[in-house]
Amino acid sequence: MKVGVIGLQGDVSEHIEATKRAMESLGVSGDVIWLRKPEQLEGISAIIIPGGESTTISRLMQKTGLFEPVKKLIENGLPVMGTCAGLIMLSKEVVGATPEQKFLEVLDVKVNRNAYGRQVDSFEAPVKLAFDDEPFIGVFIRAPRILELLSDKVKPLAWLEDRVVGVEQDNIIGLEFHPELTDDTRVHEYFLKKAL
Ligand SMILES: NC(=O)CC[C@H](N)C(=O)O
Repeated sequence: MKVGVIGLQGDVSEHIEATKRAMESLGVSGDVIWLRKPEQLEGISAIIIPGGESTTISRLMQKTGLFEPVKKLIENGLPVMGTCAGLIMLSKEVVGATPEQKFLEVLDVKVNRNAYGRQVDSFEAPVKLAFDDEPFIGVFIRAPRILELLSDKVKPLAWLEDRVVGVEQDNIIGLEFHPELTDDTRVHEYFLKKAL
């Protein structure tokens, strides 16, 4: 298995470490790479778009030539997980986007880019997962908010109280929170199973 974490900006190393731990837990061998250029997409099994600044990630994905090939791979069924800024990058509609921002527009959700406010408004809270009864610690850092599921292809994957904070659409997972910032690999394991 070859997993690429879009390594242009944001919490890349945390996802690389979490993915390695998840692979070990699943008994899967393979590589987890810092994905910076299109030529690295050769033989890729899955992609993760990390948290960070979606404005910067969007600009650098275009600048490096990653944007279009990654969009095409996802449209052709490649498993992808976007966390926080990564969720924004995947979304079809984004409230609060800057005019020059370009999104992959592969996930049928409408999100508000900076709904939870600034860094000081960041928080941790127990999140309910659709695939496991044990609560998951959701780390929310200047998180976007999922406002609307735009089609019946999108299914809720995680809730904060009664609000959907994570979704799944076939090969795509989008989360408002950061599973890579905890020691809990259940979400990464659930994602990697899409690439088995
Ligand atoms: N922790 C994060 O990834 C913050 C995302 C940020 N709100 C953005 O617009 O990109």
